[in-house]
Amino acid sequence: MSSVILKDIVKRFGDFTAVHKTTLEIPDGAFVTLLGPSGCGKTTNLRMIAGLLDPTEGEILIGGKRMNDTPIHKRNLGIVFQNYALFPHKTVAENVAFGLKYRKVSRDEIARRVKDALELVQLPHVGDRHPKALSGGQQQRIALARAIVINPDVLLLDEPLSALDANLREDMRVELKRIQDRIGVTTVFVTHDQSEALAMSDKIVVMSAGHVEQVGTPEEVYNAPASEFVANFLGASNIFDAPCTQASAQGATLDAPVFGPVEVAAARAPGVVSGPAKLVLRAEKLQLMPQGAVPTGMISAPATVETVDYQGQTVRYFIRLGERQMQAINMIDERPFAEGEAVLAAFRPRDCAALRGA
Ligand SMILES: Nc1ncnc2c1ncn2[C@@H]1O[C@H](COP(=O)(O)OP(=O)(O)OP(=O)(O)O)[C@@H](O)[C@H]1O
Repeated sequence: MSSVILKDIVKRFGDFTAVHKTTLEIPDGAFVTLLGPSGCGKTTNLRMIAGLLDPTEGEILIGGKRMNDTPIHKRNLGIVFQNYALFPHKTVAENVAFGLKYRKVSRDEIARRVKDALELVQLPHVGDRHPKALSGGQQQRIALARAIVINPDVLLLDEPLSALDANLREDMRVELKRIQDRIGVTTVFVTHDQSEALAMSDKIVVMSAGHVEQVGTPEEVYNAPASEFVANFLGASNIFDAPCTQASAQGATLDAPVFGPVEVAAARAPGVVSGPAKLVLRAEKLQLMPQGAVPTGMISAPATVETVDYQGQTVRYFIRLGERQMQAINMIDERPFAEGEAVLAAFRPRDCAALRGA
């Protein structure tokens, strides 16, 4: 049993409140990501779980036990930071063994566990080398091996991939997830990178300015954002006022400007009632088509392409529909549309979400 619970946690630094009253439950064995922009309090929460910072108010429980007064070295945690901080003068094996030296583990047992940990991170042959003889990605794997060799109750990862270059980052996130699945350790991962969070997490905690905005599976926070902040932070969205004309157990009908009535499923319109509401249309769900196309099962309106921004396999268009500018991110299959071109902008109602209006 090594769930992590934050109960009514507040953290103040002088007059500044970095974490407002927060209650969170991280289930045993889950991979939970704290996601949000710089300064939203992710690291502060992680450091409180680690025992590197004391909460101003509230309780921290690990495996059901109150931890507020338990020092970091008695919490049995594996921690990996962005700058993996390996000891440069120790060999890789000595680095990995470090946490075991203080745990009354026999030499044979240490050797066996270091070997297992290095195998788990797929670097079985580097034990005798020094960290500087390894690449950044390899060093990060060693930092991970060092964190898991102690069989931690909880693994805490603070932006562990952000020092790596883009390709390596993607490889490492698959690798990290594989290792976590394999050992099944409760993991709290901090990142400001939404694609990392979506790809890796069982649950995402979206934070903004010291508050939790939403907790949900990647699908939930992506498809049914609870706030405008979440809709914008997890990818680009078009959000506009669209009064709700009818709400029922099946869903809500929103009267969208330019497009007209849009029926949004109830699961994607939590708390929306008749009256002010907002329609959320993700940029990648707004599809541009040649003028004159007849899209079936889609709602469409004529638009003009204003800006074309190539992004490799995709292209981001800024389009104008009367008074409004919207963005669409589409795959490039044939010829991309050109600036000034008249097009049809279309979407499926089932791809939309709705938010309660102000
Ligand atoms: N020791 C401290 N003293 C004063 N303010 C602090 C301290 N530590 C953090 N803060 C402030 O608390 C807020 C939250 O910081 P935190 O490091 O938790 O943010 P974060 O979401 O992890 O951001 P980043 O991704 O930039 O690390 C920030 O405004 C930060 O400046």
